[in-house]
Amino acid sequence: MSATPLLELRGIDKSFGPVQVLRDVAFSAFPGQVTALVGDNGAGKSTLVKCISGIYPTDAGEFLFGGRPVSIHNPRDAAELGIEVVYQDLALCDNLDIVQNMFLGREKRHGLVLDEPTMEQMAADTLAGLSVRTVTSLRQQVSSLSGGQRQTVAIAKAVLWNSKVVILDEPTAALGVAQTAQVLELVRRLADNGLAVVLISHNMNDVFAVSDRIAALYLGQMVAEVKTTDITHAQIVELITAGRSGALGLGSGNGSNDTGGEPAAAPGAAR
Ligand SMILES: Nc1ncnc2c1ncn2[C@@H]1O[C@H](COP(=O)(O)OP(=O)(O)OP(=O)(O)O)[C@@H](O)[C@H]1O
Repeated sequence: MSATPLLELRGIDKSFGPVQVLRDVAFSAFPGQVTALVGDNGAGKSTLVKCISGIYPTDAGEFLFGGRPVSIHNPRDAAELGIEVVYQDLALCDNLDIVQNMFLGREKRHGLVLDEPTMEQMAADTLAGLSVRTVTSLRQQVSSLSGGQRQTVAIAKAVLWNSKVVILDEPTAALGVAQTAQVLELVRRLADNGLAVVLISHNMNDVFAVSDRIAALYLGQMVAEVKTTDITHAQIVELITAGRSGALGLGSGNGSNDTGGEPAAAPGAAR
């Protein structure tokens, strides 16, 4: 595991008019790791992700990618860095098949003609690279897929383009038990393939099942970035609902006790 974050945010502020939604937010995502981004409704998770993906401009703060300062002014900047977001609505077209969806807007062509064999091969290779066995026919219409299969296609679409950071917004929210397990396995494989994965989730079972690190937002402030093994379910719930965890010595303005790939500092030690 690397100790250098692939993506690092420092001092991010974001307001909508008079309402400050993000306040001096620090956040890191490491290659080969799943970082869970947790927080109550309205804590600022979606806003933070929209800042990372270039949809919202930030008011203050800096982005580093691979340790180097970068600018993210629009979604194209984020895509060029290899940052992809899989939103909850998945943005798939029901009337198109899997290959068509994976290449939508970025089709491969021979002159004016679509290069179907190449696209089909790339789609197959991507799914094979993720050890996906739940999707059998690449030419199946997306309307006929289960919720888990749809999520799989959306994730495969996101990793098709040499992405380095994949942000997943509640990927299991609409799924049953078996499909949730399959999607979580896929999330884990993304990280095992070297990607920096960010998982937004309200489901603590999912968070503890699959994440290496947990970043907790409370009312627009990052109240903890910790290794998953260094925190309990109850402590995370405390951070999400109260913005602090007495037992950990973490809380508003207290920052993080996370050291990324290095062994974690003693509980309570601020970085
Ligand atoms: N475009 C906007 N204009 C004004 N306020 C906004 C806008 N987008 C978000 N907010 C406010 O910012 C705060 C954070 O919202 P955000 O959607 O980022 O939270 P969240 O953690 O993703 O919540 P949820 O888990 O419910 O999706 C909320 O108070 C919300 O009302």
